[in-house]
Amino acid sequence: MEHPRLILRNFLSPEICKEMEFIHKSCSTVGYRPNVFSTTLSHLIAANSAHLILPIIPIRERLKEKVEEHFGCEYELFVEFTGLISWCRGASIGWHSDDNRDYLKQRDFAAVCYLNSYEVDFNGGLFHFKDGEPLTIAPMAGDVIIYTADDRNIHSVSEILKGERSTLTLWFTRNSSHDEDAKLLTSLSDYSLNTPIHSMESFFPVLASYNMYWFPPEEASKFESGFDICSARLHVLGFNILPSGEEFHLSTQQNSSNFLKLLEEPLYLVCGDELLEREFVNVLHALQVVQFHHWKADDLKKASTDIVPLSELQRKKMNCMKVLLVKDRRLAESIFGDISGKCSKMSFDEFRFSDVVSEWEVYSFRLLEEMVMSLPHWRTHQSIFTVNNLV
Ligand SMILES: O=C(O)CCC(=O)C(=O)O
Ligand SMILES: [Fe+2]
Repeated sequence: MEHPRLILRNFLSPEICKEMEFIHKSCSTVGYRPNVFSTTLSHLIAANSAHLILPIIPIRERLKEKVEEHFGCEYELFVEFTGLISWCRGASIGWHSDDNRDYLKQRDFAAVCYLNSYEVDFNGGLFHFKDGEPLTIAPMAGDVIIYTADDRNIHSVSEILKGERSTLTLWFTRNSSHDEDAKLLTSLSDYSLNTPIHSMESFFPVLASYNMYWFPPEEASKFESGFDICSARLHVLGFNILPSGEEFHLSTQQNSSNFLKLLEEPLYLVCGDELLEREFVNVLHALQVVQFHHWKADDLKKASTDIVPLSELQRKKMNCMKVLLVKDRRLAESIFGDISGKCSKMSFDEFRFSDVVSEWEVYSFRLLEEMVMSLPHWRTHQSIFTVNNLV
């Protein structure tokens, strides 16, 4: 039997891989399998972060071209699904083909782009084909594997032992009724562009329902163990949150899940004993800025001026939030910590954090402008593509 497949080394630049990881780590939700996290394009739209789709579009186009060219089906394919997906400790998948369910029969080809590297960012997580060459692939940031979704390419992924293994994964179909773009354009048509583009609210993230962010998913209704993934991702980078309003009372919140509502309210970021005097509109806003800093850290090292020491009451409230949001701290660290098992020790001292906030705003605004200019073209063509010569 033939095994139609294609492996491309260094298809994505290291910088693009980092940008994809930034988008994923600031917008991911609990995924469809245990210990898997995903960021779908429809979730980006639902979280008022549709502009973050823009950096993904040119990659999607280049991949579709490659697949069509290699498999000789030019102009025949539609993207069926695009997602940033990460697998953490304990995740694995046995032998399967990607069209092995009735509801997946439309899938013709898969493309998996690796955003980080085996034995550098995670342990375990080797990709194996059951037959044919190559048999085993050790994921390396920037590499892509493309294969048919049928039983000529049965594959598996070995268990992730440590770290977070990230990919940009796409499936392609010949069936136009499974065109992802049509669905996305429908959601984008409700997208509130009523907010004037020059106001900040137009790109501030909004939380989808909170059980999308509670790990593990089985506990979603109970919130008695596990953790809020946004808070846990902040925690492993050395940050905590503190509600900035008055609604949070140390005595009454301990046993209710109402505290999750506070994630949708304005809050402060705390790092060690220091509080940043800058309000964030919700936890996703704080997380996007912190992940943006993590992405750009090397470019943004400057002295800080906008921090104040934490008061005793603030410390108590912050610790209380941490206990409520990250109930199982060791689990959170083993899921999101890096492969050394350590959490980062960040400090507001290393940089001027208000500059990070403004840099994030500039970045988001540029993408939002690009999206607003592209939307009419997307609607006309009923397809999402890179619009050239935007003036
Ligand atoms: O991430 C990978 O290497 C492949 C994942 C996979 O097989 C799947 O999602 O169907
Ligand atoms: Fe697969």
